[in-house]
Amino acid sequence: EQVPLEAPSGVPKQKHDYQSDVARLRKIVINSLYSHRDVFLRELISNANDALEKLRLTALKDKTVWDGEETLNITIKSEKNENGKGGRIIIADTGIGMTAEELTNNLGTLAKSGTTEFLQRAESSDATGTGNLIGAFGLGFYSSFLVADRVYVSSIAPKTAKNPQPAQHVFSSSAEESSFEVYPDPRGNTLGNHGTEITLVLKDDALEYLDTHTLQELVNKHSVFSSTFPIYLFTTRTEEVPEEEEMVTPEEAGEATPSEKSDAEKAKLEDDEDEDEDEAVIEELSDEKVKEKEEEKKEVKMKPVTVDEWVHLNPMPPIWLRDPKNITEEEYDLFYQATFRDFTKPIAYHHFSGDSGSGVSFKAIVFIPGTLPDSFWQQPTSITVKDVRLMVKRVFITSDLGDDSLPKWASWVKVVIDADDLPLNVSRETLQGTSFLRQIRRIILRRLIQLMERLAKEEPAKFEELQKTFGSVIKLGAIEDQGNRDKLAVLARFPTNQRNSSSLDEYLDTRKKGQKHIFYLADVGKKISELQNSVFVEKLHARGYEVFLLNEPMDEVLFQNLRMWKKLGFQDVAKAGLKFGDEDLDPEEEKEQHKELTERFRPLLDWLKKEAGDVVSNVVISNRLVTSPCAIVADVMGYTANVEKLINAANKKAGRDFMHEYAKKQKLLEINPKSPLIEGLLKRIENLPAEGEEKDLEAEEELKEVASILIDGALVRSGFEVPDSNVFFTRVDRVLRRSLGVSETAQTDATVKPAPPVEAGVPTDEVDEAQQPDTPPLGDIHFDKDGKPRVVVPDELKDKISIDIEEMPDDDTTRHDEL
Ligand SMILES: Nc1ncnc2c1ncn2[C@@H]1O[C@H](COP(=O)(O)OP(=O)(O)OP(=O)(O)O)[C@@H](O)[C@H]1O
Repeated sequence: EQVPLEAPSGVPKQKHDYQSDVARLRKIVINSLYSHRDVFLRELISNANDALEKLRLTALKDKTVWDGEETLNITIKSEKNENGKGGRIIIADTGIGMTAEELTNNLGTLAKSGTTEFLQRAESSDATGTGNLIGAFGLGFYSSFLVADRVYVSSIAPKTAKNPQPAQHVFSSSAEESSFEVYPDPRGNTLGNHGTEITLVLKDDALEYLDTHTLQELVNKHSVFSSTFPIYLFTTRTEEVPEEEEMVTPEEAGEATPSEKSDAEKAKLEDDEDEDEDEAVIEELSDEKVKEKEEEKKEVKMKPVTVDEWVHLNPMPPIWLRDPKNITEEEYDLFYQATFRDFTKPIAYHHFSGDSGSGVSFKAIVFIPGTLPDSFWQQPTSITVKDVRLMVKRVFITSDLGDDSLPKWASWVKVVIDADDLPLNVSRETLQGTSFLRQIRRIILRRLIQLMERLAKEEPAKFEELQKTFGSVIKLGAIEDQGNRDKLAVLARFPTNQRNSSSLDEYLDTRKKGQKHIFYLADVGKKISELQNSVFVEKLHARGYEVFLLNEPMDEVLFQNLRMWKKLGFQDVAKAGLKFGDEDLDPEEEKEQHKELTERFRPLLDWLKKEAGDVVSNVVISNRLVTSPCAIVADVMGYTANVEKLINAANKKAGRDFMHEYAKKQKLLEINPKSPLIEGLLKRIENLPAEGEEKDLEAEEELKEVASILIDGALVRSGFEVPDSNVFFTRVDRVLRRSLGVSETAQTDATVKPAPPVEAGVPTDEVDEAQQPDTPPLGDIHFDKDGKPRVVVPDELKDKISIDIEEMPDDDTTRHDEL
């Protein structure tokens, strides 16, 4: 059937080749997405919506583009071919339209970022994988080819200074060809001042889409939320009407456009009202008259007529204007997915109305998305706020409120906000200066935090989901957002030695009598189970104290920023000065006891101080150890293992500085006076010959070794690095020999056979049979005993594939690339 859109011969056509990425994308669409082909309608409606939005935005600056009166809508119509075979769907919008050049550029090239990556992934994955990708990517216009053999896009851009005489052009492309054509529309101007009409000539196996019920269902399912503009579907139904009346409303039989239609509807409505009035004055009819009338009626002949009607498919007001009580969770999810083009569901949402404080009332929905973009942590400096969609009286204004419209930690939040009374021509620039923007920022943050608080209280499962994705983000917020620090800190969760997750407030509930500190141990990157068994936690744990175990970079920084929580300071349990707060002895007695112990262990303390002088500034008696003999703790001014690691990493980039070297040494070696090992060591030190007597060099050397291992061991146990691990292991080796009674000086035979050098000039293609691996690598060619070549295939494929190998005569010089 001849489509009137086809250019008659003689009309100059511009033929173009598709850009290579487009060609690849079309191929994927056509070949592998058969089971997802419903998406074509959603994509085209969404493009139409974008075009209408663009028109409205352009008109804010240039009134000639759109006078504010002309209808803005999307229409869908299906047409069966007259010969009964096949048909087409026509999707039109009255949006911004395209010039001939734009038709060529917009539909013939791909400008989207990430396209190449998408193509690679799509081409390498199977069809099911690709299904997921569509959601993430959006195939846009090219999804037309899922259902159409040929697509015509007829379009006209509005009149502007640059384009004073717009003409309607057609873009035409078949699913098969790798080129497309652009030419003036042979029908002339059918689209009015601006707009686009897409005609899909359906494939034979896609004729189900001609059915208006199918189309209506698809729109209901995928697109009611994609457009704030009315979507109309052309339908035809049969009605019985009295024969004469048929003549009365001829428009009904014709194709009224939606706007004309609404006039017709209005007229009809007024008629109905008139009837009502008539009814009010109608006199009571006598039985006789009633009979008469009924007979009259019987004589009226009825006739079936087809009534064509544009059905409004999305008559509901936009979701944010509706009463939250009447909106289901599924509707919110669908709205979210359509609006933010995110195929995952949001974790939670908050729908509210309010007043900005400067008299602007608004309605808004705040969504917490299900995922955080990878770039959030990877490229923290390039984070922009792009999903706060500001509307004024339903009209989309901008989703670019400026980079600092929200703090970084909240830059991912997705919001629709519709203000009542802002001037319609607000733009991003004019917004910057208004107090409204600051107010929006405050309101969004407050509502977002309220939403998270609600999840914490009422929806533990969702809160856990939130923590998984946004746990570190919440901590970052508490660090960088002074104004919301305390509220966000309440929402932060950390593992402890007693439970997987605890908030600061929950921690306080388990606090012990007299406890004046919140205990924590931090070591970035360590496993929680390792932290749990740390020497620093052992006594606290044994005594039933709860200790936060921090292994994420943000954790310790947050504690240091908070400094206090509900009047309790934070105590790093790896630092000197650990107090439990329930010490049995009063401080004086405690001092006395400490003094006594120090005196008793004096010889060992002094001796160890000499031995460990490189690593620590002092050796002291510990009150924190239970079973471990000793530990290295950071002095009040010193670095904990965690901070040292962070600083070491930073120092590798920058030069070292004096403060760092100083702080690094500010460590104490604490010894456990109750440990038998320490007792034993003390005895051996005491037994060493006194000053002036003849020295026992061997015994001293032996003790030095033990001390060195003990100190290095304490470093490792406390999370620090050993200065030289080779020295450490050589010593361990020697001590092991001694305990086994092996000679300490006996040398291991260290002679090895040197690798022979290659003899110059001798080819090395000899293959040592014995060195051949049992199973040659897959895909390799090897030769049977009888000299036949074989390709190695995995066992499970042996009986599924067969590979023929063709032998080439030696003198054959042709290249066999396909091999
Ligand atoms: N109905 C339309 N009216 C005006 N321009 C359109 C229309 N449909 C498509 N376009 C133009 O063609 C371009 C390409 O469309 P396509 O659907 O391939 O990608 P997209 O809309 O940019 O991205 P996506 O659909 O994945 O969000 C659009 O960016 C737009 O400029």
